[in-house]
Amino acid sequence: MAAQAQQETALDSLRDREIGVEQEHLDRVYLRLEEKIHEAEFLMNDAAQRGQVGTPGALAERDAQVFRAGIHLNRLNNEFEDFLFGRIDLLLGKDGKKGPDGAYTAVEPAEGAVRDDNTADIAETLHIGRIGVLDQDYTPLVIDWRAPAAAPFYRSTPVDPGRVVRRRVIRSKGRKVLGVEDDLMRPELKALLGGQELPVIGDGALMAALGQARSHTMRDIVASIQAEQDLVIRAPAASVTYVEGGPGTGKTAVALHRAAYLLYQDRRRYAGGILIVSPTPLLVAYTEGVLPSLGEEGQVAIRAIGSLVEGAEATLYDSPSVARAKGSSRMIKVLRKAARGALELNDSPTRLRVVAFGRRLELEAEELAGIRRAVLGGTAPVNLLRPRARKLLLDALWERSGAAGRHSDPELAAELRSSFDEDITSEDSFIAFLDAWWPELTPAAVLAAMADERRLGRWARRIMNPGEVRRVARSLRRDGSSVHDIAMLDELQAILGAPARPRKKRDLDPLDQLTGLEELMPVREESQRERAERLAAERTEYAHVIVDEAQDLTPMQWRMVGRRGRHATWTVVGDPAQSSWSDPDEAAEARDEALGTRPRRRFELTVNYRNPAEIAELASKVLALAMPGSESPRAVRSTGVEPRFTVVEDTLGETVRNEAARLLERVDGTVGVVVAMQRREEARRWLAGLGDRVVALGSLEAKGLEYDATVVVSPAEIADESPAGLRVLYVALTRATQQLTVVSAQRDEPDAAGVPDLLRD
Ligand SMILES: Nc1ncnc2c1ncn2[C@@H]1O[C@H](COP(=O)(O)OP(=O)(O)OP(=O)(O)O)[C@@H](O)[C@H]1O
Repeated sequence: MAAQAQQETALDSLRDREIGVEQEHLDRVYLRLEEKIHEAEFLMNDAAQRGQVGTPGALAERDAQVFRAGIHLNRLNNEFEDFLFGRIDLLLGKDGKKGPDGAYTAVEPAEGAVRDDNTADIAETLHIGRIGVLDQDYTPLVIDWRAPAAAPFYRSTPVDPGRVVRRRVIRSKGRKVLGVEDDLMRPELKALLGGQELPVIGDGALMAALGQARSHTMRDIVASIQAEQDLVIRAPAASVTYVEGGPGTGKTAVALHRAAYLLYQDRRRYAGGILIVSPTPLLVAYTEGVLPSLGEEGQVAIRAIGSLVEGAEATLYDSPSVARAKGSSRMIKVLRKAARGALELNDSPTRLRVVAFGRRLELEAEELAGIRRAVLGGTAPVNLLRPRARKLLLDALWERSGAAGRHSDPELAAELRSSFDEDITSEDSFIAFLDAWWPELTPAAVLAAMADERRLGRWARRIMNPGEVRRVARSLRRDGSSVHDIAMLDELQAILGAPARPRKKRDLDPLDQLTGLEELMPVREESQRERAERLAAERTEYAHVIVDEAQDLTPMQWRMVGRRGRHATWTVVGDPAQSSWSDPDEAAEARDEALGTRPRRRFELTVNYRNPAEIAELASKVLALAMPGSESPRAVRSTGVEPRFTVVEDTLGETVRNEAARLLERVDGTVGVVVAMQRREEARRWLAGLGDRVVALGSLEAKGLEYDATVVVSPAEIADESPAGLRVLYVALTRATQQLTVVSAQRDEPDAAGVPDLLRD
């Protein structure tokens, strides 16, 4: 007993000593950071003074300096909670060459680095942090986690250790080191650092990280990225990086870290921005804090799939059958017809009457319809066809006027024609006719037109059945948009094209402006070149697109996302077994179209870091039903707490509330109650007053999120709610990091132990 106590005291003092060693290093780092902040401030002041000199050269130099110093200050002033988090102790490298970050570049140890008696000297110690810091003499005090020299911190394993002998995770808060955890990569080796044997503290940083309570925002995993994840994060950005992995394998975490890595790697290339597409606003809120903590913000846009279209925001849900109709690629045809059909709404005029060269000219309904058909013949955007429609109208009027044959001299004939056109186009009635007959359409106006069941039935003939038409039209009459409406609006934008805008006034002759004559001039439409320039300025495309939960994108959503990355490189992460889309093959086809023929690099993540083995095993029963033959990821830890099964006693609400309250007492962090979509509102009322550690979620809202404990309410109800119900249930069952309760109602057919039919062996 006494011996054990003695040993423990010795270990404690060893730990304290090692914490002291890291504290000393952190103090040095902060000292250096302060120096750099002063340097940056000095540069800013200096630059401001230079600005007063006023020569163009000095001004340009000042701007560049202020820009650089500003970035610097911004990053340095960022108070990172655990700025320094890792350290590796390495053997001598093979070639003794150093990289730009001041560290040796060799991955493999030099021959003779390990002596015959299995002893070796530590030749290099690197500290890893969220940003890199060099000492005055350019020795690295901290290596940025994304730098090549930091890769062994993540990649090294006992099987393939490279030069790494000891890998240490440092826990700190602000300027204080709180703890250290070591892993030995070469346990057989007796390594000496400064003549002393290398001490080893603790038993694994990963397990410590995984056991921590969850809050309402995601943490980064920068201190404990695992080798298979690191391969994805640092994969070269060429073409498409395609990652599959089961629940909890770190796909979202990896996607976020990859964005930070790519920016660090090639900031100029990604100046066009990185877009991260997330399935729900809840997941955006959960994850958006991670990037600033990794030293990145600004150039990355994290957007929910329902927030990709400027000026529209999805707030409504569609029933599964409406969602299926709206999300399917069948909808493209309907939208094309609607965009063309919408030209004829609102009492489109059936006759054109003008006066030219003193003669009255008319085009009747039939001729007008013929002209419209001719203009719409191609696939060009409807709004951009207006000038062509105008031209064909003038051609028809010209023919009607009989003036065509009047001159045989081509020059005179052309002059005559041009004054004919001008005569007509300056007439108010012609402009009014054109506005009514070929109105400028907006996506919202076309979608609103589709809310009329009769009209929609016409446009969707032989594409949607009458039941679908009725339900879709009804859903479009609601106030607000659903996530599927957003993809339709985006498709319509592409079908309609941005309307041509009137030319700016400065294009007109200044004399006309002075005399007020400009008011009388017909407004000229913007030229093709002007339009292209304007659109380039309003660009919504990105240099790299990351799609999270990619298995859920509908064909229409793939098209919308594809339009934002036509020239981009891509990272696509997902899990087919969690797809809530009813027809995965159709979605895969649309995905392949969006990604084009770019070559793909495939990766697989195989380890579940979220669920304890007890919960993962239960979920695997649903996986076997949802996707027979597919493999569950391997859970890395076990808590000894089996999932709990209860059946409804008095009312469903009461039972669920009691279970949530029970779990709140058992975990420190959050509790999620997952119900079928139709019960969302009700479930929020059940939980009223239990505090903000507990939340109620519809099954589709739970996507990507995680809680310390979850209550899954009526598996059968969730599974029956949509054609992809079993996969949605699989998502619901894999949200907990510690404890899970399943509440069964009658329809779940629970056995004597309360286990519902769907979860029995
Ligand atoms: N290397 C790691 N170290 C520490 N924690 C990790 C690591 N990898 C993943 N995690 C944690 O595991 C949990 C699951 O990760 P994440 O949400 O990224 O998984 P996912 O694959 O996107 O899951 P799902 O498909 O279910 O949405 C998160 O809490 C994440 O922080």
